Amino acid sequence: MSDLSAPFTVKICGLSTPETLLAALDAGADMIGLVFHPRSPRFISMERAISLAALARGRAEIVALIVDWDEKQASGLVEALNPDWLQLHGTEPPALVEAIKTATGRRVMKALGVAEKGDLARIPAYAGVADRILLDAKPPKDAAYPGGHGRPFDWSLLAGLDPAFRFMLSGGLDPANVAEAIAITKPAGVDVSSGVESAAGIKDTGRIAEFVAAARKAADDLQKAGQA
Ligand SMILES: O=C(O)c1ccccc1NCC(=O)[C@H](O)[C@H](O)COP(=O)(O)O
Repeated sequence: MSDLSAPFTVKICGLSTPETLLAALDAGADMIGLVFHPRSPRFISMERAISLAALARGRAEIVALIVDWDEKQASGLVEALNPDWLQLHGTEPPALVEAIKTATGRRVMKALGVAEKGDLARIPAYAGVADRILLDAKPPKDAAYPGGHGRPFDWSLLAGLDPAFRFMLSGGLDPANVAEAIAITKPAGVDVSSGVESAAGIKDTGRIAEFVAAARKAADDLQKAGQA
């Protein structure tokens, strides 16, 4: 089981407007994700990211999501935006994760796609270099971008993980299923994008509030059960 006394993290990813960002902050999200992958429907310009980050700073941690960038590109982003975290959502090998962390001085979250048990074998190589591992669904084979497809994976695959391993869970989470996902996988946090949207890239303020409340309640219930 994850350390149940540590704070549970709720991240809303792919925010692109002040209204939806403020909805996430008002709902109590701990992390907000800004997507810098040009093929994503959630892509935002650096100019927009800076203005959204100004609203979030001090209220939630700012996560900049990049795909297969090198440490020089990542350093440029950090200089411009000053995010708290970098989320690496591509095929970055462990050495590149480490190089980006060293070059930028930022905490790094590495996303790993899960579709079958064998995918979990990659975790140890990253657990020593990344500050947080995000276990996400693998994208469809013909996908134009590698995350944010609203597809869950089989949560029971995580049953054999070391209970002390702290990870975040994503992939097809939504207000209706997040409690079950938390109860089954016992993550240290959850991350959502499509499940709080009305269409790809269009966040829904009501669904954001519902998701954060449902995740928070499920995490509280889990913590109480752990203390019983
Ligand atoms: O969200 C995107 O458009 C995206 C594009 C490229 C790489 C990663 C992307 N999203 C990653 C996320 O952090 C999502 O929150 C995660 O994959 C879960 O997405 P969803 O299943 O839609 O909730």
